[in-house]
Amino acid sequence: MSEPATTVRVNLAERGYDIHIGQGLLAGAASFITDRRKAKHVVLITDDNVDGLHADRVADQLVEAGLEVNVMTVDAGEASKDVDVAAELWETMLQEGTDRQSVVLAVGGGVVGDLAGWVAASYARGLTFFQAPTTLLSQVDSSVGGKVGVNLPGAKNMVGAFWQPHGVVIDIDVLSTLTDRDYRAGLAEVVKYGVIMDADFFAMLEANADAINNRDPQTLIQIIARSCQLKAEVVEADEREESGRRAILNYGHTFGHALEAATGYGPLLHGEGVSIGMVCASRLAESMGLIDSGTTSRQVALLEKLGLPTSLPAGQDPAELVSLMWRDKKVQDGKIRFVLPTRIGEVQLFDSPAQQAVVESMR
Ligand SMILES: NC(=O)c1ccc[n+]([C@@H]2O[C@H](COP(=O)([O-])OP(=O)(O)OC[C@H]3O[C@@H](n4cnc5c(N)ncnc54)[C@H](O)[C@@H]3O)[C@@H](O)[C@H]2O)c1
Ligand SMILES: O=C(O)C(=O)C[C@@H](O)[C@H](O)[C@H](O)COP(=O)(O)O
Ligand SMILES: [Zn+2]
Repeated sequence: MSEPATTVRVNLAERGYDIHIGQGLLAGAASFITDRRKAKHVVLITDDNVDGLHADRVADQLVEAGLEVNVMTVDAGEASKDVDVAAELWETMLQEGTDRQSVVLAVGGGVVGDLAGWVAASYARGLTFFQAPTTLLSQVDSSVGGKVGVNLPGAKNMVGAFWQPHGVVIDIDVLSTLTDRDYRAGLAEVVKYGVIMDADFFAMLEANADAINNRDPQTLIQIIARSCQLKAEVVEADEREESGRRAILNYGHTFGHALEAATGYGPLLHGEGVSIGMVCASRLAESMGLIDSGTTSRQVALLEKLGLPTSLPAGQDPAELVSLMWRDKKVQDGKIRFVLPTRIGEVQLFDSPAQQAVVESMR
């Protein structure tokens, strides 16, 4: 039997949208789109793993509903979040007669969503965009909030835009085909929400780690819905990361993004970088007297129970990571800004920890 579906609303006035979460929802993707936008032509962007697993049946269904569909497939993996890949998509879209009435639908993980979102934001100065996220990470985080873009070789997500989707349809059934490693990577962002803003949610994750590891459908809907609600709250308060509130979603990312760039985008998954990065940030907070060691240990214990890494890859030089942190988008007035915990359930921004303390937090 299917678990009941649920809806989270992102309240952003004229840019507001619904996130539908449930089982089997991809079977209704066509009406999800046409209920929200009078569309005739859909550019469906996916990757070469998701294409044969899930995107092909979404495309069939859109065609059956009378829509003209062009499926555009990129290579799976972080390397596709690249300006050359975006340029190939723009060119193909032009050849296929894509115009301002066309709609872009991303069917895939965070890589596809970020890339397709930026292609949608920039083609013809902006096309309507829908997300059908297929990894846990993209269901709890990247499909919501409108950060879209691509990487530069030394700087993660450096070229992009804020471009909100018109709607997000989350079908948890697609997670059954996800590798264990990719599934666990998504859990890092789930743990992040607990640390940054919801101590009860963090405790719920601790208490339900076995059900989470077993991908229990009811638990999945619960953690995805809560994650989306928490992200929606932050995005509603600071859509374009101007007041500082949205920067809390970057907990663990100053370290994590530097690690991803240092390892050449790919060997270390984004969620794995975030997991290691949260532990480093927590150690840094400890060294500054903001928290006691128990606050870090709780995070390490939960992350390890969920099968996530908590220390730097062997041979990784912390000093190299510090030099990459200067390219972080949170750098302001010549200072690297860190998101640090003050307890489980609360973080604050700090501007000027001593460089040696930052290096030590990674050892
Ligand atoms: N925009 C945002 O707010 C935001 C938030 C968090 C992360 N991100 C970005 O998201 C990206 C990481 O996303 P990700 O972890 O989804 O990685 P991903 O998109 O690379 O997907 C991981 C792997 O899973 C495969 N896959 C996807 N769905 C599948 C399914 N249902 N079954 C089997 N295989 C499937 C993909 O082909 C890929 O090989 C990073 O680039 C990160 O920077 C963006
Ligand atoms: O949505 C946000 O804001 C986030 O920071 C969510 C992060 O999980 C995500 O990885 C985001 O892409 C990082 O943003 P960036 O601005 O540091 O590139
Ligand atoms: Zn992230």
